[in-house]
Amino acid sequence: MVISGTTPALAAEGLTRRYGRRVALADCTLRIPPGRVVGLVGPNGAGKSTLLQLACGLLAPTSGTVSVLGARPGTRLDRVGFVAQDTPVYAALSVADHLRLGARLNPAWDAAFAARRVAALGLDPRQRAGRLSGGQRAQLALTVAAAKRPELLILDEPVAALDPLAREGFLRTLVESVAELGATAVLSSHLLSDVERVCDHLVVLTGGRVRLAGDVTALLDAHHRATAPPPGADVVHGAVVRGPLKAGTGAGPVQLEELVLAYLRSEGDPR
Ligand SMILES: Nc1ncnc2c1ncn2[C@@H]1O[C@H](COP(=O)(O)OP(=O)(O)OP(=O)(O)O)[C@@H](O)[C@H]1O
Repeated sequence: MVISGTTPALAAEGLTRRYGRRVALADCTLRIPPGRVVGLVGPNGAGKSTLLQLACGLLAPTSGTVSVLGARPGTRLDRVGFVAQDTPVYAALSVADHLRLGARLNPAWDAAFAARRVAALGLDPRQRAGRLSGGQRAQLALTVAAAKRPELLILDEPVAALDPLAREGFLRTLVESVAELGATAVLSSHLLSDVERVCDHLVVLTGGRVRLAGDVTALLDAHHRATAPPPGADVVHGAVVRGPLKAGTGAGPVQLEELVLAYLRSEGDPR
């Protein structure tokens, strides 16, 4: 089933999660449209994993609401694929066992896709997952999640353990399968160049709060860089200014990586 163009892939309203007295996510309001590849970025401890686990139904909100594909998290596991940060696999099961299990558990399982990826990765189907390298384990977990053909794929730092070639290959496959299925992918990452390359929607979290969210083209249109911002300009940080580019001001367009860094750096700025 493909969800309607108006149902957000992920929506949060005042979403807050505390661990004891520590606030991991604070009053987060978001609306991620379907069909996007979403980059979730932010420094260590910003609340990215917390948000993704709330979206999967692995954590309950302290207050506020969250929905995925128009439903309560955790209620439509067949439509959501999730790979946690530690890319869990069953150590005692072989690569082939993982694919058999995936086929058994998932009605829309794409066996041809899974077999193709395992072959392309050079994984031995007979090898136990516990004996794979960290990167190979991540590849296996990602293959299983993608072969479910989910409408929403949630990936917590999916490429952190992959070598540069594998990373490039994985991200290309991800973008292709998301486009082919009309699905949505949300991936957290510290690798801004990857985010810039594959994501068309961005969420920046710092200190548990959403600092910036939207389609990349709209965000780039809504900011510019000015080496000498005029008095009164709405400066985010450094040369990055909020507001559209104005002719004759000596300013230029901003790149995504620079925009994200400006928001991350502005976190400690006096307001
Ligand atoms: N189980 C837990 N118990 C207590 N505090 C937690 C727990 N999990 C996360 N936290 C705290 O919540 C905050 C957000 O953590 P979270 O793991 O969501 O951040 P993150 O953005 O994913 O970080 P990273 O980029 O390092 O993976 C941090 O301050 C963290 O210490």
